[in-house]
Amino acid sequence: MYKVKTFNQISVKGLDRFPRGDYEVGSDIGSPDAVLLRSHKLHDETLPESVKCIARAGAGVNNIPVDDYTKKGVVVFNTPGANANAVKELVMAGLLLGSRDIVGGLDYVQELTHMTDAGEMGKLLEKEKKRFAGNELYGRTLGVVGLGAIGSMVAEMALAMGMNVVGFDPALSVEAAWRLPSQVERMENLQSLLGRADFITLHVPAIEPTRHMINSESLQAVKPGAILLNFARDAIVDADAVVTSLNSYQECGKGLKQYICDFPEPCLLNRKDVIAMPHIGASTAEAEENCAVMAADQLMDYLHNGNIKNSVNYPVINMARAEGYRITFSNDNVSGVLGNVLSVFTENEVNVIDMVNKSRGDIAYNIIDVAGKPTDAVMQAIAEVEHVINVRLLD
Ligand SMILES: NC(=O)C1=CN([C@@H]2O[C@H](COP(=O)(O)OP(=O)(O)OC[C@H]3O[C@@H](n4cnc5c(N)ncnc54)[C@H](O)[C@@H]3O)[C@@H](O)[C@H]2O)C=CC1
Ligand SMILES: O=C(O)CCC(=O)C(=O)O
Repeated sequence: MYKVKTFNQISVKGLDRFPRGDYEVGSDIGSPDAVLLRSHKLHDETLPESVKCIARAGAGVNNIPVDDYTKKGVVVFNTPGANANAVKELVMAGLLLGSRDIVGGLDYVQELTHMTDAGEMGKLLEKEKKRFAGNELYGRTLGVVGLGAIGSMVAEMALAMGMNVVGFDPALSVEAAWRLPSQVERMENLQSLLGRADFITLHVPAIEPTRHMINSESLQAVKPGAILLNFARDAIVDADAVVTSLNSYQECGKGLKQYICDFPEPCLLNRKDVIAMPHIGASTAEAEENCAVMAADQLMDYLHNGNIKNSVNYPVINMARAEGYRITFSNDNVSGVLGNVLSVFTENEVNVIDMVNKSRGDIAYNIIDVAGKPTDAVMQAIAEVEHVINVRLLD
């Protein structure tokens, strides 16, 4: 029986993936083998020794101390692309909200509660509607920063709406490059993108190199009256610098005209030039299901088979199950460890059927199928090999 501790609201479709006879799943579980969560912050939690793997039902893993967990041999998964369409659709809403004063118009209409005559109301609205006019997106330029799962979908959507799209992503993967529409003009650096775009949309992870990538210096490069959208993370944008830029636009027509984001901060409230949403980019039934199902499947494949897919700290690894028993172990990525483990097998006459070894950064991970059931003494001897971090025997 495996135990999975959950944080946050996880879609039932995902929870239902865990066969009831083999899994105990819930928010109040002691000594869990696995953790399944969304945005819950693990930085301030003590991770139980029993935890072998963690799945983030979502893309961003900035709520997880990944480096610490890697040192402990805990595999961290995310669910790349599983909520990308949901974010893309909210970005589309953001672009539309930025191009016309839809929010102002809606608020204005709701304030007309003193009016009782429909004809009079109609006349008033026709007179006042010019206050809420805007521009079309067609023909305007969108700058997409980060061209991964979400950024590429946003780019495609903007092209379909008749926008020009420029993009910047210095770390674009080959797979992401294949996905990207050829009409997206690649920018050499962030400054060039900021100088070209009428709308700027951010789709990068919150990591050290992207912290405050939008700051007082980079904001000097924006086109006067540009609109910034941030559906990525608060840490990517220096909110105080954004406020200064918005004030500058109001005072002298230079800087950002509007900031539309999924990450409100106190300094952004009570401003007509800010539209802030409560981190709802991935809050659709479809995205929540996709993420939860993918996360649950990845956890189960790791717990049962030791296979790893979509980890942010461990290598991709997969070996089909044959007969026999499966041992998996993690070790520091230094030479000689696998050889020393294989010596344990030789000394104890354990016959290896198949094996695979992969590394990623400072960590190496191994799956070894053996013919007979290894004794506790063999498992203990492997655990004691220098640089072995953890070892598991799977049924
Ligand atoms: N508002 C919400 O609810 C959601 C927010 N997100 C946020 O969006 C982020 C992106 O998500 P995905 O597109 O799924 O991730 P992804 O990993 O597919 O794409 C991220 C892209 O950013 C690029 N990148 C990294 N550093 C960069 C830099 N300095 N400049 C430009 N590009 C850079 C990477 O090369 C990659 O192509 C997540 O990390 C998460 O923080 C994701 C899902 C929902
Ligand atoms: O689970 C959520 O609602 C947040 C999604 C998110 O921010 C992400 O996937 O990075």
